[in-house]
Amino acid sequence: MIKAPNIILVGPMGAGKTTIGRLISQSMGKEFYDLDKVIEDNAGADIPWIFEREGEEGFRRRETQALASIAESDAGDCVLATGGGIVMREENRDILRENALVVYLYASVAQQLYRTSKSTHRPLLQTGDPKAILKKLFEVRDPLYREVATLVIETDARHPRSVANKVLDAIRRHLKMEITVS
Ligand SMILES: Nc1ncnc2c1ncn2[C@@H]1O[C@H](COP(=O)(O)OP(=O)(O)O)[C@@H](O)[C@H]1O
Ligand SMILES: O=C(O)C1=C[C@@H](OP(=O)(O)O)[C@@H](O)[C@H](O)C1
Ligand SMILES: [Mg+2]
Repeated sequence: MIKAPNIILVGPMGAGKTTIGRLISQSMGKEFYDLDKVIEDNAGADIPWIFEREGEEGFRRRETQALASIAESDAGDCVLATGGGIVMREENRDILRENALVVYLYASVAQQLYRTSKSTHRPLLQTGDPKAILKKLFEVRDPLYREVATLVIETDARHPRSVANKVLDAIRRHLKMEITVS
């Protein structure tokens, strides 16, 4: 059996990182971590509270710490769903590139908007016009997701199970290819 390395999912809010990460971890028999949940557990508080008390900068500090500790401790054995802003710090991008097979879950701004509209736990979307915010973030972040990603998977117009299967197929193909060329 081919042993896949750490799988890390990146992409914008609403791409489905948390949902798809859990599904593929079950299929691969790997441990699943959601970085936002790790940050919340470490802080003993939820993300809106962290943003309110410590600002985005405080949240980003916690995010980098949590990413570094997972990347070091579980190398080779987990699926990690990150938050949409993980690529904003260069040190995070270095960790992603060095420690994992990174999968970019792509979603159009329209899908991001639709999928994030039902919840209120994303502080960045609670002030102003969510569509304009998502569009602006996407312009900055899409090239950064592509910079760290080994695989890019389109998620629009696909049920989560179908996206998960597509990710699993792409990982299998990629790992086989790596073995034949090396
Ligand atoms: N492929 C998909 N099609 C439709 N809805 C989806 C899809 N992927 C995720 N969702 C839904 O979108 C919302 C946000 O998904 P989530 O996994 O939290 O995204 P992320 O972690 O990337 O922000 C959830 O309600 C989830 O059920
Ligand atoms: O895009 C971002 O900067 C953020 C995305 C969120 O995670 P999801 O992408 O899982 O929603 C969460 O980390 C935080 O609210 C900030
Ligand atoms: Mg998430």
